[in-house]
Amino acid sequence: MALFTINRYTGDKSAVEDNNLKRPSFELLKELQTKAKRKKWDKKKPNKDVEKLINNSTTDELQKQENTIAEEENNNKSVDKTVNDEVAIKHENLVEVSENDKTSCVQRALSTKSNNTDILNDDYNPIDHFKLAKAAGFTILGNDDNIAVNKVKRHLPDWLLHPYVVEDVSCDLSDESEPFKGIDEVLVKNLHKMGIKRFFPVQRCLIPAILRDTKFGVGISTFRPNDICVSAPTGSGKTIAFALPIVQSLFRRVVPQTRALIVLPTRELAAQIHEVFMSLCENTYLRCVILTGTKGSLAQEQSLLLNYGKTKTPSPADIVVATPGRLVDHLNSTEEFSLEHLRFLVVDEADRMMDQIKQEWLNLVETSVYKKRDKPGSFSLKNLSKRTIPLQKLLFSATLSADPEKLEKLNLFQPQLYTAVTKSLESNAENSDNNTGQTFVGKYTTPLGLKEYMIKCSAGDKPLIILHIVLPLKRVLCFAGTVETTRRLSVLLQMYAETSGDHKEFKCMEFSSNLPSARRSKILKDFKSGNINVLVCSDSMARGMDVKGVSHVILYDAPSLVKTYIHRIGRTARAGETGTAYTLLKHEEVYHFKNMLKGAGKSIERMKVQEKQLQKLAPVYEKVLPLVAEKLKSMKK
Ligand SMILES: Nc1ncnc2c1ncn2[C@@H]1O[C@H](COP(=O)(O)OP(=O)(O)OP(=O)(O)O)[C@@H](O)[C@H]1O
Repeated sequence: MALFTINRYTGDKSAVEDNNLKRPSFELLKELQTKAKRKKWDKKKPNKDVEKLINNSTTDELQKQENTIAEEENNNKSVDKTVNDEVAIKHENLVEVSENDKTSCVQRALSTKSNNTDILNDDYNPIDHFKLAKAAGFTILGNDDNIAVNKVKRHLPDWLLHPYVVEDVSCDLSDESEPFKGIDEVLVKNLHKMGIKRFFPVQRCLIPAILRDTKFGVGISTFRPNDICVSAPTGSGKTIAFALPIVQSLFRRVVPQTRALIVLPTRELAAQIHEVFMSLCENTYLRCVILTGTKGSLAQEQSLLLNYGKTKTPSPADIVVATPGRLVDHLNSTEEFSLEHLRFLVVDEADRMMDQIKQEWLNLVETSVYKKRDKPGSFSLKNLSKRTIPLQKLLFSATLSADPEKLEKLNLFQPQLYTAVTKSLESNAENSDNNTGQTFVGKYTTPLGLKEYMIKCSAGDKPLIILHIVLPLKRVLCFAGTVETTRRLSVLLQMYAETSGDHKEFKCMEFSSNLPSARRSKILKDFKSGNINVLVCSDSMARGMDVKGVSHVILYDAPSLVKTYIHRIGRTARAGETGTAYTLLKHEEVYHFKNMLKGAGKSIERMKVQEKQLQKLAPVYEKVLPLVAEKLKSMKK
């Protein structure tokens, strides 16, 4: 199947070519004469120095200067004559030789031109050469400015263009049908404990689809299930959509083997997903282990992974949650860690993980999976009848990549795309961007309860605007563009609150790669428990992090990619809640930002902050600035 259209060079336009052949010499003559005239005119044009001279000179002096100019003009005339002669010679050369010997014509024309560069005082111009050669009847490959090049349209694979559409992303819980059909009682109890009474639309659609493929167990089978890709908005419940069917299908296993592997881009995200699995696996025999390097050394993780227990025989973890780096460490150095029974490979935040594929973690996983079991061949009758444990890949993201080249690297088998869109047909159309064929329907759908605003301001006003918005709020995430800005802004907010005296309870912290991971975990815990009001973070918090009750997200620096924007603002308005996102834009950033959102079928309202509201904050702000500088200096030491 062809993925891309290739625009080939389709030859010269013959009609145009014929006309060009009939009138080369006249055109050329006219062109050269025009050039010569322009040169003459340029020389005659009075420049500023001449004007100055005229203004400051006496009549005698002027007379002298007039004489000089007249003399110069005479000289120019002789130059003009030479130019005209040269033009005439060129013309004659072309007319005469075009009938006899085209090659020498071009050569002569070119050499005449190069010989006359002094007279014409002209730089080498490849377009002139191009025209000369073309006029003489030669076909020139490339560089033809007359041929309009068709824009190459990207053609998506059929499965991306025709997804299973999960209509309504409102996290609607009003479905009256039996809420947890097909789910074991123990797991239903666990769901209730987690505060889940009914499924969200994405879960209603995906859980049965994944469970259908495990109807006959998770062992050896002749049936190879389709790989599944899911693109659904932030906070729509994707974690339960893959975690629950995995736990349900492994629930009645007898022999413990590693059958599910979940790979995530960051430690914090892995810890969050591990927590969900732990809650779901309560009161079951299933064991879930996290490999990120935060829970101890490699040796400690190894003993957890292969729990030797009383029998002294290794009992591998059923579910492994890992970051790619640590996973590779274990695949290389933990001898007994084997993935040969792996049934589910979940890649969460799949578009981000695709960028990490170059780290070769996927190759290593597949090598371990197919060490002893047969690798599935191409889609043929012979291969279909082979009995083996099928490996099913499940990809999840709020902005799944539509790049066929990147998707190709994941070696997906007959993939199916599930994508969630809003009920409103209008926004479906806007979001699809199908006109350009660049993406699939619903790729950039955002939660229904999310309000987005942009605030246009100068760079100097940004800190004051943040202070104005943030100080009265209870739980806010503020995203800064760099780690340095994260630190500066968090120190400023905290010091302002302390100095002003009006916000004694206010607590602000930074959350970035500046801090060691244990410290980050503690800060995140405090933020979740409400001890911290504002977390100023870098992009490590942007993806997947789920903190309940975040009412506002502020983007202090404009994001350069629409994906970054979608993930950042998606930290609020989760699980059907409402939320507000503000993006601060410098005047020069507005155009690019609007364009970026337009490309994703979005447009957002502008919000104005009154000048007088900022002025109120200014006196304390000015007082605080030197203190902030001092504090930052001391922190560097
Ligand atoms: N059926 C449900 N009922 C109530 N709450 C739910 C349900 N499903 C999920 N949630 C809650 O919704 C929140 C968001 O879920 P989750 O983190 O899975 O979203 P997500 O789609 O993975 O978002 P992101 O794209 O940002 O990673 C979580 O706090 C989760 O506990």
